[in-house]
Amino acid sequence: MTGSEARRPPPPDLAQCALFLDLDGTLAPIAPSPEAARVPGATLALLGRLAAATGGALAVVSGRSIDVIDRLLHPLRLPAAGLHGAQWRGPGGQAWELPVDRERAAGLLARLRDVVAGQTGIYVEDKGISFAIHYRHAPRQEARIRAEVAAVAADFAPDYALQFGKMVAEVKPRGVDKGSAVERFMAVAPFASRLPVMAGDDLTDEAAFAVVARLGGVAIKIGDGDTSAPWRLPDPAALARWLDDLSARGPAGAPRDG
Ligand SMILES: O=P(O)(O)OC[C@H]1O[C@H](O[C@H]2O[C@H](CO)[C@@H](O)[C@H](O)[C@H]2O)[C@H](O)[C@@H](O)[C@@H]1O
Repeated sequence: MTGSEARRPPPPDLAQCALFLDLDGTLAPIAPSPEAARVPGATLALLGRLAAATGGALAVVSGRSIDVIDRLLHPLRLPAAGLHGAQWRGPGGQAWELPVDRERAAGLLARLRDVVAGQTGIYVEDKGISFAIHYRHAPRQEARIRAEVAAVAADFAPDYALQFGKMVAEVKPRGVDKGSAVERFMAVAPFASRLPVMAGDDLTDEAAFAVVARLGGVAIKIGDGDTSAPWRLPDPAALARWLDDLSARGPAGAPRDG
């Protein structure tokens, strides 16, 4: 499905669904740098209402680390999956992180720092066990950067994998993705047995869309770009309006009063 199609998703009953929300480009508008990203205050308040309306079945599923997710969502502390599924925090606060050889991760980081050395507008975001090379400020370098990062990722296979995204090429631990993170949530209360609803804007979200589709749920692409998701909203503001409308409805998706 391409970016020309815009299909507003049907309204699920919040009392019956599990919400999975990506962060950058979905809850927070895309910003010039990772540090500049912000979740609007109204969206934070909305997330609090949605968490209550779903009985706690709301999780953020992001490429950011869980520490950064918590910082961006402060004062909320929601169930979360970080680093594209390499970190997970459940509804009771139970934490899991993919075991990674830290020495090898340090070697990978050094190689990626070599790739960007001396280049204007291209830098490495060090997320501890996953590393993102951002080129938003050097877009004409995209093909070269992607090729060089892919070559480094190949040298670190099979324990690392390449993940492209919006003006970013990332090398992340292999064996996990946002799909496995959603599956992990769907195995525990209060997520289990609910209808999964996932919204996301980027390539990393496609793995979660596939799991949600397999479970008969609702996958929503935010913005342009090819996707397997059958539903689409144009931007984070439209998603916030759609979610706000859901939170204002009664059980079983009844329209709001007035
Ligand atoms: O899964 P997400 O929550 O969408 O995280 C994906 C990546 O998001 C961040 O990078 C992206 O957003 C930045 C801020 O808007 C933007 O400057 C950058 O160009 C985007 O690629 C984050 O920095 C990455 O670590 C995440 O993997």
